[in-house]
Amino acid sequence: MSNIVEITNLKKSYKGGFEALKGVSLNIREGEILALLGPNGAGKTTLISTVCGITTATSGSVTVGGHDILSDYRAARSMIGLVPQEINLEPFEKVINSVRFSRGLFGKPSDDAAIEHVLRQLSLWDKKDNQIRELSGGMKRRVLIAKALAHDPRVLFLDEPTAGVDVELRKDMWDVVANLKADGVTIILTTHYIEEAEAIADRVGVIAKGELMLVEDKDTLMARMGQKELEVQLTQTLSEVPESLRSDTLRLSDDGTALIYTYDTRAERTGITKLLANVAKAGLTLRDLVTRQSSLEEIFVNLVHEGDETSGAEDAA
Ligand SMILES: Nc1ncnc2c1ncn2[C@@H]1O[C@H](COP(=O)(O)OP(=O)(O)OP(=O)(O)O)[C@@H](O)[C@H]1O
Repeated sequence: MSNIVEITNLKKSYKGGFEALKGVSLNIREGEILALLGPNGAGKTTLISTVCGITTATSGSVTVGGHDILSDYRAARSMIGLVPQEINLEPFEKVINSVRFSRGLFGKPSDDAAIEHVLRQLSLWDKKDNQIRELSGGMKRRVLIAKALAHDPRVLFLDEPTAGVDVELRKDMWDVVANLKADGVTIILTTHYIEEAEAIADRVGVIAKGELMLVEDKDTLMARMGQKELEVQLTQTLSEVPESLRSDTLRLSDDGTALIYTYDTRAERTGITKLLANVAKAGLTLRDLVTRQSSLEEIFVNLVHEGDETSGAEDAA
């Protein structure tokens, strides 16, 4: 799959010196749905704004469809649709006129068939002659998407499309995103919700404190998130894992005083009971047991429970 957006070592410092992006590199593949997950203030909006040319980077480069966003701004920008976080619509405007206007902003010739396609795609065709103030909150969000799609962009950025919306509307939005993907649009959305990334993304990127911590296929990521480590601390010091205990999922700690067992928390059987029985059979005695989530899970836990003092990546067994 080819890359439609290439972001290389992007840095952004705001006035006063605050570094909101600390060298982000990311390739976005044509046709994928990429979820950028991160807590408030992580730099998600700054990243999107920079790619869309609303904010200027301090250094680094971005190309969209091979066009540099600085030296070839118009070509790059015309390939992008941006759906902002806030609903900023003109209440007395008719839906169809609002969408037509957005197309005109990009210098595209008026094209009723294209506007109809977009409105139908977002189930807004019936509402085309309504004033925006007459629409529900969910429909207003869809008008924002229609406006962002009015000039036939190939890449759509959705900045927190479901922030503050109820569960039903959130699912509705996920369906909209899936339909757009089926139509060939590449979609990048930001979110605070792991469930949202899990529900719709092909790949997930995690942003925290201006850094891209990881980007991975969703399925791989979700499989890894279920991994946990059990540290079986021993009263003895070993030089190697005893023969009777050897397996792919068991290793010796660096100092030889613990056996570290990796298991899947979602598996029907974790194998812990058997492991502990075998440890005893091998003549080893336990000092303590500690479980640890995978480093990825730590990142997620920190993200989700940011500011929540009861959270922790480690828990004693
Ligand atoms: N115009 C600005 N001037 C100075 N600092 C800014 C500006 N815009 C954003 N920041 C700071 O940059 C950091 C990243 O902000 P950004 O809006 O990109 O985060 P975010 O991940 O989108 O957060 P949220 O999920 O709350 O939207 C924050 O600390 C924010 O205060």
